Amino acid sequence: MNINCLRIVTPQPQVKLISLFSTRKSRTLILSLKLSSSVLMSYDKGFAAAKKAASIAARLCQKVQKALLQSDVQSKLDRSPVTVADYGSQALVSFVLERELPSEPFSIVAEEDSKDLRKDGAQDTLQRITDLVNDTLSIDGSYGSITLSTEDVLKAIDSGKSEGGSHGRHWVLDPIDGTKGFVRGDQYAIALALLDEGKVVLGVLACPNLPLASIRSDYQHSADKEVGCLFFAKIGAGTYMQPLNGSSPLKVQVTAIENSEEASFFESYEKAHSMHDLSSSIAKKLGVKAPPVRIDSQVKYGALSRGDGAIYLRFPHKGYREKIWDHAAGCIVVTEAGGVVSDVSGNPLDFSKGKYLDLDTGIIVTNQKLMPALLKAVKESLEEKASPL
Ligand SMILES: Nc1ncnc2c1ncn2[C@@H]1O[C@H](COP(=O)(O)OS(=O)(=O)O)[C@@H](OP(=O)(O)O)[C@H]1O
Ligand SMILES: [Mg+2]
Ligand SMILES: [Mg+2]
Ligand SMILES: [Mg+2]
Repeated sequence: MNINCLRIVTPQPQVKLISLFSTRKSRTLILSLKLSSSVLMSYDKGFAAAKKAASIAARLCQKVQKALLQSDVQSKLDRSPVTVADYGSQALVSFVLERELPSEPFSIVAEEDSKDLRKDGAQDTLQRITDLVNDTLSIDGSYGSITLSTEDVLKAIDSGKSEGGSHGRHWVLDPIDGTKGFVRGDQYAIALALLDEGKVVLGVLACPNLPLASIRSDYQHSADKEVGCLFFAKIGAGTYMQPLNGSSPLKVQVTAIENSEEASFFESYEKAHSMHDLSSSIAKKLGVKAPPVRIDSQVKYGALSRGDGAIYLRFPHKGYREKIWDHAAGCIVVTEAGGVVSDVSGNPLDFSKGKYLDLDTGIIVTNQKLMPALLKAVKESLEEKASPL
């Protein structure tokens, strides 16, 4: 075979694709994608900053959720404390990233903006957010006696106005993913990822209400029902989990099961967010015996990355467009733990197109062994749904 060696230098100068190909058959065989160690190291500062930012934001969210559950606000359907936590979390993450990465050019694509907070009548809410942000920073202590003004908080929130895209570095932030879970007192996550030239290169998921001990025997003895997990993953370096307010990270892996009958699957808690009847038909085809596990937010990706479940199925109702901040961090957390995340045609998610993910029908996640059977079951169920007997 006539083999030529070709070095392709991608637009990102540090990434080298080394490819061998047979000219006779015009068949390109990519043998390896060598991420030079300088690339991995160049994300180290951002990785540390992201972990710090998500952990500090989680403290603010925990405080607000505690107050929310102790008050009667939930029964009055006054959602403002949720808004307070969403905004506060976004302001804190933006602030920490700016402070920790002063010399790295980046932008932030985030879910919230300050429009409503600038309206007449929103001054009290803005002041509460500002107080919460300042209290959280003061308890953390890393930034001395800094005090942000209401204007600083508005600006920090609005740092999240980038549209993302395929060039440069963009942080992707969901300050509270799973707002409905947050209000109910259930699961939610602070989700932060970094896109470099359109690819997710690192992700952090702070999951304040996820038990540490669910299946990791290493943590079983540490505390009975201790909750609060921080998942983090960097491209080519695996996925780790540690207590949200602690250290001692553990490497995590998706489940190794190969028999779909032994699989359990995750889906959205809210049936308005994902078609539960479709998931049920897919699970039936796969012979899954366990009932669905319904969890809010990207906590599903975190739990799947450590093998708590084997499959995540997400089928939004017609017309819904997925946003990148609802999947970027979760996606790398699962893929670096050995899992696969794709749309129903088996295509990987493309985070380079701006705020939205352009995808075919839904998102499916599992390990490499189960993916072919899952894709087949999904295809069959979708066909049956399209033309019922
Ligand atoms: N109609 C509809 N269809 C599909 N998805 C929707 C829909 N509406 C909202 N969302 C997004 O779902 C995010 C919450 O994640 P999940 O759907 O996985 O969790 S759950 O529904 O709370 O169980 C949630 O994220 P947050 O807004 O950050 O909470 C939304 O971005
Ligand atoms: Mg979300
Ligand atoms: Mg959100
Ligand atoms: Mg929202």
